[in-house]
Amino acid sequence: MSTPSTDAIVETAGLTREFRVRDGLRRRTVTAVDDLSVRIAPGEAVGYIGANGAGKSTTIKMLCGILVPSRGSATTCGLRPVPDRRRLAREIGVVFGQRSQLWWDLPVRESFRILAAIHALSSTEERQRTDELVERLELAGFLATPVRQLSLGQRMRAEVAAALLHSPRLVILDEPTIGLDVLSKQRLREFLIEERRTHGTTLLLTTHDMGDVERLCDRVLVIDHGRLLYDGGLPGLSRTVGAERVLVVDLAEPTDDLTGIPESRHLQSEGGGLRQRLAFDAEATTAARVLAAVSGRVDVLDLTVEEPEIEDVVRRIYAARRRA
Ligand SMILES: Nc1ncnc2c1ncn2[C@@H]1O[C@H](COP(=O)(O)OP(=O)(O)OP(=O)(O)O)[C@@H](O)[C@H]1O
Repeated sequence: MSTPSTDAIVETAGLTREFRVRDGLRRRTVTAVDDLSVRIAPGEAVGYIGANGAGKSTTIKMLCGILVPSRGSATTCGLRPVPDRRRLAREIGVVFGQRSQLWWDLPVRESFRILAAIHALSSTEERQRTDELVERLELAGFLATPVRQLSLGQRMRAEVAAALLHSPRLVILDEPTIGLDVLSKQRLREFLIEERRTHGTTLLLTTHDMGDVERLCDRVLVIDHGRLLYDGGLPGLSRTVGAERVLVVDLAEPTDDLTGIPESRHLQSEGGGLRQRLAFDAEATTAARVLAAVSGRVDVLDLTVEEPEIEDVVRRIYAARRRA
């Protein structure tokens, strides 16, 4: 077995996890993670994407020491996740979008105090880090509010602060922006970019939101049925799957189909032409340029840009492989 290099933040070799599941009267084996070998260096920001049930959460649980691998090995921050789990807890911060690690009935500030005590921060460290996070995540307005009374966007910011209070080297985020409105998503993404820039933090995030991947990550791992399907940069992924995105415009008046807009393709019109969808190649142009061309012809009231679905990305990687 190869010895893991000491400076990797995450290193796995042939990492595999199987589950025995009941299938009617029989039992069968599901391979949730299948022979995964990856290495993540300090300071990288890696998006871990795949369809539902692809094996993302199982991988993360093994990296955190919550689940024991069936075969293969993993090291996280140079530690063995299961036997070194306590030491590992000081090195990593984990945010599960769907689950809370805050105390539901306590004010946010109290949760931070308890976590600072768990991580044995000195009072100076606790004060400095709490102040930094309160300012950068804009938490001041609800520090005294019990967690159960927070909006989803407020709670997620508090969750992120809680997970990062001890300044972990590795932050693992499982669907951090799920259910958030556009503004909350943007704030959270800006914070993570800044945290990485100022502290050299390594980010590993699972998401169904291609916007998270595009804005936060410089490397993408795509997993399907437990197997690694793609490992590389986002431009490479876009070239493989096509970088088509969709601009949706709501217009002031019913309008004929918006054909002939440069670098774009009319996809669909609704409501007699009040809402129109235009596909464009994100490698060749930008949503702003397509919008400018549309606005030159008609009055635009509102717009959205649709990101590609992860399921679609995975399907297109398969199709590209078959063609190759
Ligand atoms: N405790 C378990 N017992 C049995 N099967 C499991 C268990 N945990 C996961 N699995 C199975 O392993 C596979 C991978 O699941 P996993 O939760 O890792 O996927 P995921 O990529 O995180 O999916 P999602 O995006 O839906 O969270 C699925 O087929 C799932 O049903």
